[in-house]
Amino acid sequence: MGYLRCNAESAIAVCDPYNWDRSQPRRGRVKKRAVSASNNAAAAAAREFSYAELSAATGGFSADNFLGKGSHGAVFRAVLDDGKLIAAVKPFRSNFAPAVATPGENEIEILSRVRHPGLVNLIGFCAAAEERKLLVVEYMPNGSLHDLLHSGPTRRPPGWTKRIRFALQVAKAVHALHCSDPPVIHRDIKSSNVLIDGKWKARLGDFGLALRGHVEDVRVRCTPPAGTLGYLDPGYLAPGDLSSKSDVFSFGILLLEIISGRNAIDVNFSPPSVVDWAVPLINRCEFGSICDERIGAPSDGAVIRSLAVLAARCVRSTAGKRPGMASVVEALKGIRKRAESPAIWRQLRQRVGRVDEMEPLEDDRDAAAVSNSIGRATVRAGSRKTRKVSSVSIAEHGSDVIGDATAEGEEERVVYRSRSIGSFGEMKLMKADEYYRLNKAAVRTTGKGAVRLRKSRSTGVLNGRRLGRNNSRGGGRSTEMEVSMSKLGIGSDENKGQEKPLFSIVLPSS
Ligand SMILES: Nc1ncnc2c1ncn2[C@@H]1O[C@H](COP(=O)(O)OP(=O)(O)OP(=O)(O)O)[C@@H](O)[C@H]1O
Repeated sequence: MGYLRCNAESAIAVCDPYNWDRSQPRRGRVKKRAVSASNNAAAAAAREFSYAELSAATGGFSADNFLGKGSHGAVFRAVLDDGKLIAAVKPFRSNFAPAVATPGENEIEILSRVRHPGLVNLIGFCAAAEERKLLVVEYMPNGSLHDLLHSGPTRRPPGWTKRIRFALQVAKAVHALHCSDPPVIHRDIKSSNVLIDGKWKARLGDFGLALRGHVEDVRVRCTPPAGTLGYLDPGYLAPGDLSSKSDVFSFGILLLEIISGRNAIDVNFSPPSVVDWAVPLINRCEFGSICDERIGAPSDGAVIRSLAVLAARCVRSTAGKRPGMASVVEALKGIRKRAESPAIWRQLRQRVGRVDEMEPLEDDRDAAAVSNSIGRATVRAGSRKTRKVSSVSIAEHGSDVIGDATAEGEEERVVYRSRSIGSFGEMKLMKADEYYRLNKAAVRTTGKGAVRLRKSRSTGVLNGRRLGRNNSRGGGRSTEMEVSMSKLGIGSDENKGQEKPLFSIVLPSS
């Protein structure tokens, strides 16, 4: 048996495991096994269609209903149930070596068992005749992410908000696959397998190469490597090398493609591989250079920095050093929050805090530093001359830690700063008792921690949960807002709604 080697110089090609195992029986026999999925209880949820039904629904597989062509045949739009159901009809394949295949373990069964809003879900199948095996899946009217990213100058390319949302939606779908029991490894994550639904949400489709089972399962251990060159994990050379981190690698390539608008492999460029081209630029912190030049870099530099670092971590050559999809999802949530936050929060963040600067990925050691830094926040305060910077783990520096500022023995975990922060005046994090002692200015306690603002000259319009609250202290009106980790774009979505504010800012209105 030969194994597939991913060579960045090669053209994109889909590699089917059947090409690797010459000893396997002819296709017909394999298909028979796949068809037996229809008898499997697990596949019972899927609807069975007759060929005549699907032929009628697609207008006899007419050119009018043609959606696209994949390596296994043409895909057609089908109108079913008297127009109530629009679906896509495509040929299906089985990807398992017959020697280890269990009847029913194929695309139909995987799709029947794993349903998720981020996937192109199965509606049914047609297993009527040998050459007429068809899958009926949800119809995605807005084409593929590949088409969106690489359509020529006639179509406006998606902006950063959409790109980041697409990346997050795909990451969530992959994470859901990896979390299912037993896990599903997709093995073919690429932009042409990401389809865009009617609500402009990205969905992961095409489970033709997917494997369901634990890495130690016979089926997984005996299925030869497969995937699409350009996206394929270079460390996946033998069946035993497969892990969910192979999907992470492919996702990293997809992320680079989303950032740069470049194909995974494009022979018009040197180097042709997006990873060989982008990672050295990321190493040198030239983040702007990897952005799709049709849309330029995002206005907030931290967004592209975090995206690029995340992609670089996903495509690391050592599988074990790549993040899991759970961390990828969390990182992308933070990036999305940051990218979509109103300009006022960006300005505030620039004054009081930032997601950490990345370090170059010169080698594994530096890359590890980057991978650590992604989970840390740099707290900054002060003017350029007087600025002090301290790096604080987000995990440690979560809202609980701030809330625990007065707890015994916890003080060292709290960041104290007393530096000018531009027009917001002087800011200091302090313990509650100290706050009560010193409370003279427009200040509000937030749990056990507090922020004091002095010399504030700002009268700008700020949006916050408590904006507009009337503070009569000192005889004047003031506006007040609470600042939390999520507002600064450095928290996680999980605590949303429950997190305690880090501090409040009170701004005199005059
Ligand atoms: N559910 C769907 N809804 C709408 N269009 C679809 C759907 N599935 C596939 N298509 C269209 O058909 C094309 C071919 O899809 P298919 O999944 O067969 O192949 P592919 O993923 O592009 O390539 P390969 O089979 O080589 O992996 C897609 O690029 C897309 O334009």
